[in-house]
Amino acid sequence: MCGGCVVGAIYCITVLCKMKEKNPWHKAVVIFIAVLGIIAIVALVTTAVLQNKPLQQKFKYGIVLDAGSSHTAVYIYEWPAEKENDTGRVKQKHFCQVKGPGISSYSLSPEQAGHSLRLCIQEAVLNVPRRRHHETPLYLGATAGMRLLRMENQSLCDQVLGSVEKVLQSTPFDYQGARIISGQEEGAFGWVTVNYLSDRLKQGSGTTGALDLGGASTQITFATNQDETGESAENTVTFRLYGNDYFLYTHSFLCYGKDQVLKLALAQQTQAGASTLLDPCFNQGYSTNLSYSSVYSSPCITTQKPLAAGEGFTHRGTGNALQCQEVVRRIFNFSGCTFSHCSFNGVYQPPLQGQFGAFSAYYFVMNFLNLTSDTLENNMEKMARYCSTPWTQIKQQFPNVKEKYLAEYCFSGTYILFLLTHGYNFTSDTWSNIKFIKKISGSDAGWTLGYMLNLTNMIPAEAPDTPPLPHAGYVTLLLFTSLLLFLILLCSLRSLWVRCTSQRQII
Ligand SMILES: Nc1ccn([C@@H]2O[C@H](COP(=O)(O)OP(=O)(O)OP(=O)(O)O)[C@@H](O)[C@H]2O)c(=O)n1
Ligand SMILES: [Ca+2]
Repeated sequence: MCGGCVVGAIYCITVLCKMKEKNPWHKAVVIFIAVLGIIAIVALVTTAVLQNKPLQQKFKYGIVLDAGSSHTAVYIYEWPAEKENDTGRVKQKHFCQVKGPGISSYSLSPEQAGHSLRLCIQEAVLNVPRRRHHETPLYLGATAGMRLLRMENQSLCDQVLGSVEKVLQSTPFDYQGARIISGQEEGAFGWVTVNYLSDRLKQGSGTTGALDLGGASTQITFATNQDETGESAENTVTFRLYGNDYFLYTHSFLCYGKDQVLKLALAQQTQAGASTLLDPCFNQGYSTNLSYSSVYSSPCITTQKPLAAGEGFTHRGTGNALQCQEVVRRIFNFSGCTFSHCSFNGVYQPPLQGQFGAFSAYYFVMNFLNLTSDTLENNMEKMARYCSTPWTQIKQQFPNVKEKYLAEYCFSGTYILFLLTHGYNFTSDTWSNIKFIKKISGSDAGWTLGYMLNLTNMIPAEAPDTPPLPHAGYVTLLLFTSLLLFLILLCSLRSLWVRCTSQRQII
């Protein structure tokens, strides 16, 4: 097209050249045509650049409800409508924390489970443009709290799921179902989220493992070599993403989430049924009354409430980190491994590989205790100091932190350090491979994003074809070519002008 302009312009100049002898206005006409030529080229380039500029982006949305054991959270994701298959394109747009406990806590009044979601659903309605409502998929995935309720009472579990289903069906969104996800799914989709958000999936190597600590279960997931996955099929998940094969090791320890593991520790320390428990995992001066049933009613506790026990007991802290480690050690079983390697409780685990991201309660606890960026040894010391600090002092120091959280940090911190080192086998040398994270590029780390990406088929098995030139490259090439043609036009104008002038002199 530009070549045509140049040829046209040269033709005009030739004609003008002939006109020149007869027409006294020839000079003005030549200047006029040259200016017109320049304007035409500028207009051409501008149009080409604007035409190929990405159109104003239209977004699509997806909603996932994370029905955890301790709480429910609603995540709204958004992505550019034309870029569904690009890594890192899906981002968290909005987050709403449902008021009250997790849905499994409503087993005695199931209707309330659905009702508890209403405010966050209203927020979601406002956060997704109305014209997108009907095409926005909405999923609910329930985790360890509901797994435990299902073990305890299948019928109550169904009623709770039915109640949330009723509310979710009545939303303007494209409801896709509410179900209890498996521990493998929870681990594997947490891994997908972490690696998708850090844009590692297209590179095909050097993925990051995922460590998730919830209230009722904890997951460990990392990529291994294919031969390492052979020993235990139930701990293996394979994915083909963007043309790369991944062999993941994953395990979910039910009852080893932060709240259930505390019950394990309390049950283990109250075997004698005494009326007072002196607990080294709580600060000196801390004291509260607990009912025996609050500890022993969990399906995680396999021992019966002690015969000698009354209704309840006084839970009193003595604040001693070393003794607390011993309490924690007793809730792990390190014998009876039938595989080449085990973590604990006879569960297979191949040797750790690569970097890890530790999120959810790992982050809450380690961040509060200021243990996210120090050596293992220093963290042990900091932990000992926190545990031995008197409860009155702790409360004074952190008046704005919920007392329940504050009281449990000595236990939870000790548990996390023990789980990561003795449980999963991180050492002083490999400790720095763990990064405690809450968000990656603005989106929360957790299983929800990976779950949605999988269900909406947003991560293709094969790498999608990419255009031969990116937009910036295309524009550069266009500008360069136009500039070249413009220079050719100028040169042609000049040489014709010289020829015309010399012809006139000959005449
Ligand atoms: N600022 C916060 C927020 C939460 N928590 C604790 O972190 C745990 C909950 O972690 P979370 O990942 O939200 O667990 P759930 O998803 O509810 O549980 P699960 O995954 O086991 O179903 C709970 O023990 C809660 O008390 C905390 O210590 N500090
Ligand atoms: Ca969780």
